[in-house]
Amino acid sequence: MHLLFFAIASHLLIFKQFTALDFDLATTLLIGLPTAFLVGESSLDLFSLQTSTIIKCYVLFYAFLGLSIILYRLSPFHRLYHFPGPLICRVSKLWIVYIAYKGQYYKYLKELHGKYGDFVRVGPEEISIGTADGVIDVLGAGGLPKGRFNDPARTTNGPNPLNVLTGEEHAKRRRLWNRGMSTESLAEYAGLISRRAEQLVNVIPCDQGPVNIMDWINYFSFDFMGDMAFGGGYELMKAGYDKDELIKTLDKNMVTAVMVSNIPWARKMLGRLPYLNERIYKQRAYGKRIAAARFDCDSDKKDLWYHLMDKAGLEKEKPSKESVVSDGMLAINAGADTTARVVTFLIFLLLDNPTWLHRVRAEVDAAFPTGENTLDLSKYGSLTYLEACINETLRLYPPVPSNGSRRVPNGSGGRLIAGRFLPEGTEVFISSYVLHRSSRNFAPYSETFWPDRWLSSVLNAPELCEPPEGKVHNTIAFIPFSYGPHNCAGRNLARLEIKMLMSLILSRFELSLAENFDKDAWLASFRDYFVLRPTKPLYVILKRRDPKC
Ligand code: HEM
Repeated sequence: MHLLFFAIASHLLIFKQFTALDFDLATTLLIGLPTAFLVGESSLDLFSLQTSTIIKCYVLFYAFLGLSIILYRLSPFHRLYHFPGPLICRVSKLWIVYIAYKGQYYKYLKELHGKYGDFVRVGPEEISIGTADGVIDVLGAGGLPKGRFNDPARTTNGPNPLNVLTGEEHAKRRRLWNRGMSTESLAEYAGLISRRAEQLVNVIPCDQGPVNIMDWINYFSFDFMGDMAFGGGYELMKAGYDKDELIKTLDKNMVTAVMVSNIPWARKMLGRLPYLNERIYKQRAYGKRIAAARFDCDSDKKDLWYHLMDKAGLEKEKPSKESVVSDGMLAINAGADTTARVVTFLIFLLLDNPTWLHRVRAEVDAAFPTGENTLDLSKYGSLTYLEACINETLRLYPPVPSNGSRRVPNGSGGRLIAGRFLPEGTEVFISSYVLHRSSRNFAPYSETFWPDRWLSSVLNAPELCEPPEGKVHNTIAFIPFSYGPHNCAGRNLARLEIKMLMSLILSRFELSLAENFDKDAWLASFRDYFVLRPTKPLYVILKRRDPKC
């Protein structure tokens, strides 16, 4: 009986107070508390106790502690009791870790919102919001800071990348990024995109059997982002395969990252596993090696590196080299596979919707008659159909479909979010996939590729059907690049890259899906490891439109 009370008291007085206990401290407490109990029970003579008594004490302590935690999380005394959600999610985060491991978090969130409504308790301290009313309250200026989901990305032994910085530190570093992504800067990068896009259309196997176009788009995207962030160095298109297993390593690390992000306390424990450490080390070492080459060449080329280094000397304080390396690696991690995924999804959607393929191709052909330079950025403004298709792709398959959490700050007394009070310490999720596919935000055909929804009525496009009755187009719910001060720093670059690459691919090739391509199996192979990833190849047949090009 004493042990039961001791375990309950340990829960209520110690463990309950710290929702994010440090792993080492938690381990010490879990060993130390039952030991302290035994010392007290044996009147300070531990050696007088039998081994079986000691083992029983530990086992019962953990059982009572676990029971106390579970009952509390389910009880009306819990501050999130009034929010509906599956029993298993209310009890522990481990179920979501399993769902995340399976890569199904985005679909699970959508299913839960369909069943439970706009506010769902997806963990003991976690709420997912499924209404667009939450976008500004959660993500906007004056919204919520980044939550514990992002903790594993933070490092204590070096500068952190932009995406996990907060407050003034974030604003300062974001200024460098914004300069690097200004209209003038983008015009500078167009040459780099064009050179890499030309390389892709020249090396990609065509006029033969099916090609996994997804791999080639990935090689393009990593090569280009390597140019931007580190002045080059990857050369995957030249090799024709993932020669240093850069993509493979990144992909594997993302699976671990997404699981650990859901249980940040486990980071320390997992960080001690040599196998995992080796992979993370490999990824960092690769980035550092390439960054070192960029330092050595010390060119004044106006790439992203130039701006992140503040080579123009516009800041009072020069950023440290370490912080630039850290942000350079962020550019690769955040910008390469996200952009590649949109191009891959867009190619699939166009091939699956030939009417739109022909429309977009005709538009590109008109803008860039054969041989004309696709570098003329002013032409991209006229590619309305392509723009509509890009938006529709981002809506249906947002590359970051579930995103990390935000947190109601401790000491804030709680916040009113989308009309509901959320107590301090609550971790809040708002998923683009859930909002984009809701018929309350986009209708009709919320689950279908229908680019028409993006074309305004002023567009002279008589071949398009009139917008049907009950059209809903809630732009605040369109958040593929997130929203607010932490929105995507590279969104304009990503859009430019997608447009330039798609225009070139469409003007050079006739494309079709491979004969036995199983569309349903491909779509079912998508996994959400922070970035949405098809795990099956996208086989496409490419034929040159003009054999001379
Ligand atoms: C279609 C392609 C892309 C998509 C869908 C995308 C999406 C996102 C999203 C949803 C976020 C917010 C993440 C969060 O809230 O934690 C984000 C942040 C970010 N993205 Fe992108 N991204 C894309 C391309 C790029 C590119 C090309 C770059 C840079 C070269 C980039 C750099 C960043 C950075 C630096 C952040 C952190 C911003 C901050 O915290 O202030 N992204 N992106």
